[in-house]
Amino acid sequence: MSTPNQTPPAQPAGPAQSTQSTPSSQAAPPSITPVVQVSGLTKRFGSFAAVDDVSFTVKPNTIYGLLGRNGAGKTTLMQLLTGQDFATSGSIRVFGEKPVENARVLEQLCFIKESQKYPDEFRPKHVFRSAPWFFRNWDADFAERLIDDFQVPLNRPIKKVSRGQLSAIGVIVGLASRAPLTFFDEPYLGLDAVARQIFYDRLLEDYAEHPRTVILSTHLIDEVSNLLEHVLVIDHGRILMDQNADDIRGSATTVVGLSRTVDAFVGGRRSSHRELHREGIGGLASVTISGALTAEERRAATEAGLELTPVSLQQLIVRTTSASAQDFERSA
Ligand SMILES: Nc1ncnc2c1ncn2[C@@H]1O[C@H](COP(=O)(O)OP(=O)(O)OP(=O)(O)O)[C@@H](O)[C@H]1O
Repeated sequence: MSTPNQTPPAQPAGPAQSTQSTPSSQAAPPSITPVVQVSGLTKRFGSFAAVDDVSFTVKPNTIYGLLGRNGAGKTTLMQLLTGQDFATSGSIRVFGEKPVENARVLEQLCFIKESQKYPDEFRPKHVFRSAPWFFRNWDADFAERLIDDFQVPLNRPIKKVSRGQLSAIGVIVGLASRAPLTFFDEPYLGLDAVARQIFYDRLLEDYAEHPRTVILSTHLIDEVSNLLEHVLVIDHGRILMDQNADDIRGSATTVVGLSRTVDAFVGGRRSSHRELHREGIGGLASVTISGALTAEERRAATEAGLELTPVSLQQLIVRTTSASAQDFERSA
């Protein structure tokens, strides 16, 4: 978990809301200050750019998926946002301020990493006892319920708890901290399917009662796809997709049928649809194209004997990042 600095909070925790009020803004809905604002952010390790000139904002009270292949830059980006590393260039504002060594920002964050380290002499009970020192929204009753759900052995030396139980401890801290901005970086190494489902269920239930911003990095995209409200896809350090999850669902289609019919259909739409993936066997082809099809296009496809199937979030991201990898290799 993150270990925010010492000073008491200077302002109430909670997603920052704009306090500006002008005569004209009284009629309009209040503008909402983003929780995170990143502009031209780059992180280099030597000559290698792990995060490469990215710009994006994070809305309050939203569950984000930060998705991407191994080595895409997800952890590096989270470390920058949580003030655990310095940017090479560009700007980061979290709750309107620079996060590095900034107690006002850090006390509003919780960062659950893939492999959290604890002092050797710790037992799980010590983790939960010390959590309220760091997280002022800590809900001990909620933590108790989660400890039961995940069956965490409270008195076992931390070095003896299983990999999955260690992940469960991180998940419990992340949920019960109720931090206004919570990062989960692949939080469930070793967690079994039942425990992962408990995590998703508890996150959704608690988020409904206590809205906050959650940024979840995971490779299990299908499992979390119903949880995510906004998706950021990062690839080779660049943001490839920054979209509302509902808009993404249905934003690509696989067209299956006789190769020449598929080609004619896809070829006629080149300007509005990008070909993301193609497979063929015998005289048949299956081509995934980006961009939503109109009702007329759907009718034309069906009349031509083509089958149209929606593409899952996971398939879409696999297709998009594979297409990007090919572009990247060509340009390298
Ligand atoms: N301290 C470092 N020194 C050199 N290279 C680094 C360092 N930290 C990260 N990198 C490189 O930066 C790139 C991005 O790493 P990062 O850990 O952010 O990826 P990731 O998207 O979290 O990957 P994964 O899904 O495998 O956890 C990788 O190529 C990694 O090897």
